[in-house]
Amino acid sequence: MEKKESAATIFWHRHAVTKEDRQRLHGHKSLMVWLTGLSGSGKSTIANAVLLELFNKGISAYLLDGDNLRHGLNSNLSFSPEDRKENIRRTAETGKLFVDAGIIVLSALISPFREDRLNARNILGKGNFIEVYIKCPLEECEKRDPKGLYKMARRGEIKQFTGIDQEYEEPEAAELVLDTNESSMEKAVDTLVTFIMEKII
Ligand SMILES: Nc1ncnc2c1ncn2[C@@H]1O[C@H](COP(=O)(O)OS(=O)(=O)O)[C@@H](OP(=O)(O)O)[C@H]1O
Ligand SMILES: Nc1ncnc2c1ncn2[C@@H]1O[C@H](COP(=O)(O)OP(=O)(O)O)[C@@H](O)[C@H]1O
Repeated sequence: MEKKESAATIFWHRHAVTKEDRQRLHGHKSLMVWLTGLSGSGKSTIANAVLLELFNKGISAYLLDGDNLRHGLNSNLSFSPEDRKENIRRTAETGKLFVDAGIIVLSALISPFREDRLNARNILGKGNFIEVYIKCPLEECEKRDPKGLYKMARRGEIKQFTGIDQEYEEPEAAELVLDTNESSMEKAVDTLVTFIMEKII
């Protein structure tokens, strides 16, 4: 999005309590864990189960789910490539605030375009972001069709549906790939929780 004000008139305020102070209070580092994948690949299911496991371990975590954000913060955005870009930018900026607050933030957005995911990575900054590809073939996602959206897209009732009449660009350098066609949900959750714990403790 185009910047509305010049840097000369906007000031940065330093606060008395820092990110490091808050991380110490929580007893762990903070991090954004960005889940990307087709609709029906398992992003929400896995993120939700990981959230619960982290909570049970005493880790402060929060989940930003694409569907839920589109009810509020991102409710004015469509599924055009431009609006998806803005959706991802806002979610990354929100995630950055959570990381600054000392919290683990998981996000579950299709985020189909490499450039937008790279932008999210750059917004968060080195060491604060891991990209997790929830990998599943389109045919399997379409078979699962948990919300009946693929059927609607095939009937032409939804336009610009990812995988049907809009592209999904597979990650080329994700920190972690979880194949939900090849292995169980429990295995994926266990792998991701272990990966996160190694980074934050
Ligand atoms: N056209 C189209 N394409 C893709 N998805 C659609 C579309 N229309 C509605 N939905 C529903 O919106 C959810 C995806 O929203 P996201 O914010 O994750 O999308 S994106 O990151 O901006 O690409 C997606 O959620 P998930 O199925 O959980 O991925 C759908 O429930
Ligand atoms: N290995 C697996 N991991 C995650 N979900 C799976 C797996 N196998 C089957 N599923 C099912 O696939 C569906 C994924 O839906 P959802 O989590 O909403 O996906 P997304 O958020 O990516 O759209 C759920 O109904 C879930 O039970």
